[in-house]
Amino acid sequence: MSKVLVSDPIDQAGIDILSQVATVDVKTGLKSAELIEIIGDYDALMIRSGTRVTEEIIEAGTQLKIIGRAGVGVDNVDVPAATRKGIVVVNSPEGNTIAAAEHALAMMLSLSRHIPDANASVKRGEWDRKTFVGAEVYKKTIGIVGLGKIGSHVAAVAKAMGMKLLAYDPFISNERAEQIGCQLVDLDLLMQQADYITLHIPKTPETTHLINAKTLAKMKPTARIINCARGGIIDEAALAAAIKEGKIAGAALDVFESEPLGESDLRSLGKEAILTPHLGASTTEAQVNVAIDVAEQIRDVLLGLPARSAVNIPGLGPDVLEELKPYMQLAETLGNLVGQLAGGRVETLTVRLQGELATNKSQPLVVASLKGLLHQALRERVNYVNANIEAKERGIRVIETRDASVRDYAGSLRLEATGTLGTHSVTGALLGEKEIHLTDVDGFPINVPPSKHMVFTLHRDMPGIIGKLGSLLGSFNVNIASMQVGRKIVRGDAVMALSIDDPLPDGILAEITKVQGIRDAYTVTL
Ligand SMILES: NC(=O)c1ccc[n+]([C@@H]2O[C@H](COP(=O)([O-])OP(=O)(O)OC[C@H]3O[C@@H](n4cnc5c(N)ncnc54)[C@H](O)[C@@H]3O)[C@@H](O)[C@H]2O)c1
Ligand SMILES: O=C(O)[C@H](O)COP(=O)(O)O
Repeated sequence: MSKVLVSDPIDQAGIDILSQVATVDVKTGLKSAELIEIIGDYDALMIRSGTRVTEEIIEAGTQLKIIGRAGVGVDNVDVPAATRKGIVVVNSPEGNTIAAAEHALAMMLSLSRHIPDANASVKRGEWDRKTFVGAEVYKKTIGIVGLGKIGSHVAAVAKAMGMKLLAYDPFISNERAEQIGCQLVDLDLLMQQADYITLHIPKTPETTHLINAKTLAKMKPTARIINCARGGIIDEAALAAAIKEGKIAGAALDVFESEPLGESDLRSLGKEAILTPHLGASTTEAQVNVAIDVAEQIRDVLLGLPARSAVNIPGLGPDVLEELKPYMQLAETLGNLVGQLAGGRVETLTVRLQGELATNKSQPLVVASLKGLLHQALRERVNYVNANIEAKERGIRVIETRDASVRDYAGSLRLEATGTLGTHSVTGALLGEKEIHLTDVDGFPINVPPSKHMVFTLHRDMPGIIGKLGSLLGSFNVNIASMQVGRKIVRGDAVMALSIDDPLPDGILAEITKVQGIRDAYTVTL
């Protein structure tokens, strides 16, 4: 049975799902060295933001197949290191969207009305109605930096509260911003005009210290800034100074450059600053959502199925996956088959996406073809995550072509592998939506479902050849399950595809090529 390590607090709903297929150990608060010591025993690691999964941990995780982040941000995972090792990294892109958006909105209202400090003063026995006079958000301008999932929900609620909406997001179209009711502006204008600035962007090299002394200087003295995205997007020292010097009216932070927050000037600020301990996703609802979402993906990957929200498998989002799923198996099978026919070292793989597959969306089929091609060499070490890297390291050139005009089947795939021993090609399609059929081998039309053990011959189409091959295999006790010949012209060259019940015993391939009229023979195991 597989083993899963859960190293951060995860809702029980997730643990229950994992327990269906694995032994689950929950060990939270581990130090890096402790994690390195035990990670080698586990097939999967499930985390939140509390565990930093470094390259060292990934190297020690010799059995690891998947790292599941029960939340959005994977900045605490060395994703490139995981990719190099073929480890799938998944997250829950939407499970805590509402929770994070509501936290940012709660921060905005709390800042405006000094709720935390007013509450604390009443609890101290005071009744101070002067100090805590606030400001309304109605008719004020909110500047949303990052108009993605969380930013858009913040926008919808802010609009309903009567706020004017500005947004800065270089990757969003004007049409999309208009749909949300936001005016897209550049960062400078947003910083200058907004009364409330709220950050909803990932932390990347470009966004690190995006908000610094220079940008803060552009804000109105009455403006406030909220960060429920990632620590480090704001330069904390510059922010504390700007508040202390009265250059801006305040800030609310849920995330920090270093967590837990240690010694910091931010802690000495008064009611102008509200600090929460990374609580954006901490609602009961969000924790159930993300735990179920990620546990299901870990379960699927451990069962050999693809994950719907893998962050290191390009182009394999849930919608694409649903559409392409049946074709992924076709691509892998064809890749595996053409690799075995080519034998030796493959130098070029050409994948032609045909018919309705001739679109950008089908790109994952190229990766699946490569995975199939590399299967003989790498077995389970190759997967959708590392197939591209492995191919590159082996010097395999991958060419993707498209031909929408091929309409023999709704969609079909043609793979051609050129290697040290020559060139071979296979084409396949799906019948009845799921059943894989080989429709062409080396340019000869056939129509056979691939089976586990097969023999292919290239021969002269002439009387008696099928009988001779049948008797030869029979004399070695090889049982033929099915046989089909593909030819272009009568008595010309032809291809024979035989499905056999067991692997072809050693030495028989050479005997087959001695049969008069047979030029070449190949055996494959799929
Ligand atoms: N505090 C919490 O507990 C909590 C909870 C959930 C998410 N988050 C964080 O919130 C952030 C947003 O999450 P999301 O789900 O909305 O992500 P998302 O991917 O849906 O949206 C991010 C948006 O940022 C934009 N963006 C990227 N780089 C940018 C840049 N340099 N300048 C401006 N815009 C840029 C993108 O175009 C995108 O529209 C992430 O950092 C996530 O980790 C925090
Ligand atoms: O990226 C996220 O999903 C949030 O930062 C939540 O982090 P958490 O799971 O540690 O609460």
